[in-house]
Amino acid sequence: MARVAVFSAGSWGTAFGIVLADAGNEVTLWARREDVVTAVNDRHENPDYFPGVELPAGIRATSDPAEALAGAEYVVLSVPSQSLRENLAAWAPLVPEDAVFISLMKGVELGTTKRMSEVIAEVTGAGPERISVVSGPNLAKEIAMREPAASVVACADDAVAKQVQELCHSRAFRPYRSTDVVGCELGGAYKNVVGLCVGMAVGLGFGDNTTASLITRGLAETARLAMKLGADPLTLMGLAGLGDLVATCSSPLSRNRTFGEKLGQGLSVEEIYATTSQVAEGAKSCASILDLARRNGVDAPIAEHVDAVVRGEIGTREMMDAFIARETKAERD
Ligand SMILES: NC(=O)C1=CN([C@@H]2O[C@H](COP(=O)(O)OP(=O)(O)OC[C@H]3O[C@@H](n4cnc5c(N)ncnc54)[C@H](O)[C@@H]3O)[C@@H](O)[C@H]2O)C=CC1
Ligand SMILES: O=C(CO)COP(=O)(O)O
Repeated sequence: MARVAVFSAGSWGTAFGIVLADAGNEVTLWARREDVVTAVNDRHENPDYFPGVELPAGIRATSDPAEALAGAEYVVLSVPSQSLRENLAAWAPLVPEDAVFISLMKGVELGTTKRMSEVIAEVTGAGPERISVVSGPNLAKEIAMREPAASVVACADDAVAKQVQELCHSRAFRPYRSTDVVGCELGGAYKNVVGLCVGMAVGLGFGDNTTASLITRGLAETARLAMKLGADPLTLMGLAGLGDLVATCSSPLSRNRTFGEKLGQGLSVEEIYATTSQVAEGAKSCASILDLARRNGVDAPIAEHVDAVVRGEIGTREMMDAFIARETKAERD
């Protein structure tokens, strides 16, 4: 049993907290709001995200980061990607010096184009042996309901990956392990952009040929960039690549796919933001991923067109027409 601090009590932080508690750990959830802390501690529930789901007794909550981090052996980070740097700068001095970070986030930082593990390293000074990521087909609601699912734990140090793997192996959650942190993180961040694109196609009324074509070309685009950055292409064929793409692009539970679907139905980005408080990472990361691809000379048509739609420069139908009209090429180019 280990002591784990989870930042924060949103959908994935709470669901992963359930996994960790089911696996026998002592979990402290950090929440920004006192009403969430009270609901978790007094009623064993997080009504904002999972109303009616009873949280295990092994989960406690606090709004005090120092209390959450006291004696923590593992620090799970699950805040919106673009807010990580600022939040972590405030928490870092409170983190025990040998604690291992576990990033659940699926985004790339705007401006710097850094992956979340790179932001963690930069802000905390932790070495690669103290930074792990968890990524896979893990829609939070299904995980909170203990529906069976698998995922990947990646860390440059295989022994640490194994520790984190044991930490989160519960009765419904099966983690595999990997040392390919780059592949896992890019798979997770890119699938959100492809999920947006597929959502747009669904919103426009297109069927399964269109979505399967976008998923497959999305995977090719992800692999192209990931390999350029040193990832193993087989990682992208695994749970953190294809697995997560399939889950996100097929599920109405995905916030990214839903966001795209609303765009396809004609809503504006502002109108969609007004209807949900939950994060659709791809709406921001399409710009940073495109930036990363351009800096590395990688062709990224899906990121480019999704970014143009999100900026309001082109419409969703125009995006689909542009994909078809692109110059013909070999499939593997
Ligand atoms: N929800 C899901 O099914 C999954 C989400 N993820 C990833 O996990 C990360 C977190 O996503 P979710 O938990 O789904 O988002 P969410 O929107 O459900 O929760 C985000 C949490 O962060 C807090 N928060 C929002 N802005 C903040 C800020 N500026 N500073 C501090 N805290 C802030 C919110 O209060 C909330 O507790 C994302 O990178 C997402 O891609 C990964 C796998 C599954
Ligand atoms: O990452 C996820 C599933 O693995 C969740 O996807 P959304 O953020 O699109 O809801």
